[in-house]
Amino acid sequence: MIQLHNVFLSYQKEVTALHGINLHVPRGEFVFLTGPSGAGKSTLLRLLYAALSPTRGQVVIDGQNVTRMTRSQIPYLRRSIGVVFQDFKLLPNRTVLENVAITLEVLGWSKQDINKKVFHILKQMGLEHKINATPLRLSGGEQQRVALARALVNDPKILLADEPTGNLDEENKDLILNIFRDANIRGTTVVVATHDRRLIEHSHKRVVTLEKGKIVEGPDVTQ
Ligand SMILES: Nc1ncnc2c1ncn2[C@@H]1O[C@H](COP(=O)(O)OP(=O)(O)OP(=O)(O)O)[C@@H](O)[C@H]1O
Repeated sequence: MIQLHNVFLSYQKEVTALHGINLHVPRGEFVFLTGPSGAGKSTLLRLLYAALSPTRGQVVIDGQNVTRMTRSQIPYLRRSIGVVFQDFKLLPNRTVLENVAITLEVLGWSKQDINKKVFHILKQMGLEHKINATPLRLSGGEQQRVALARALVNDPKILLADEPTGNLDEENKDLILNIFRDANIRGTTVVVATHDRRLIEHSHKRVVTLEKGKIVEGPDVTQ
């Protein structure tokens, strides 16, 4: 589902964030990406949803070589990828329902189908009573669940999450981990970048460790 072949990424000439990354994540896998601050985790995730192009090497997502895509093809690729950012990126003036509905509006779903699907996922996330609230009236854990609902509402092929449990308490962390597991069981390939050792240890999933832009552990399922 995800393949990186000898990928290098330099932000400027003097900052090479990724050095020769080779990574294979098969369809349906759940992988944690970890490593110290500045190791290149967010950079790698940005490559996977084509927010960045590699300086060298190939990125192949669901059989498509992202490196060769034109700008107009990228939005189509992103329709099959749900992304949860470190800072959630919720629209502050829209309600919870509207924030999640956006994903399906872009795909051209009817209003009736959108409402049905959005209500269903918000119920799964334990947020049905917050449907008309705006994000600033929610706790950090609730905002994170809205961001996850928005990323997962169209059952994407891939879910990418960057430090999804950052400021959450243990109860909320467990909730989020269960949401990832459920999405993964339903067939979504999951890649989560995190520093959170407890989250990693509890989940018993493959761990890929980055240090200074290189993979030092877990590059391939066969290794
Ligand atoms: N926009 C940018 N411009 C220049 N350098 C950048 C940029 N973003 C990241 N970097 C550099 O690239 C390297 C990798 O950063 P990245 O954010 O991918 O690390 P990370 O492992 O996600 O760190 P953290 O755990 O702190 O989020 C770091 O040296 C960082 O300073």
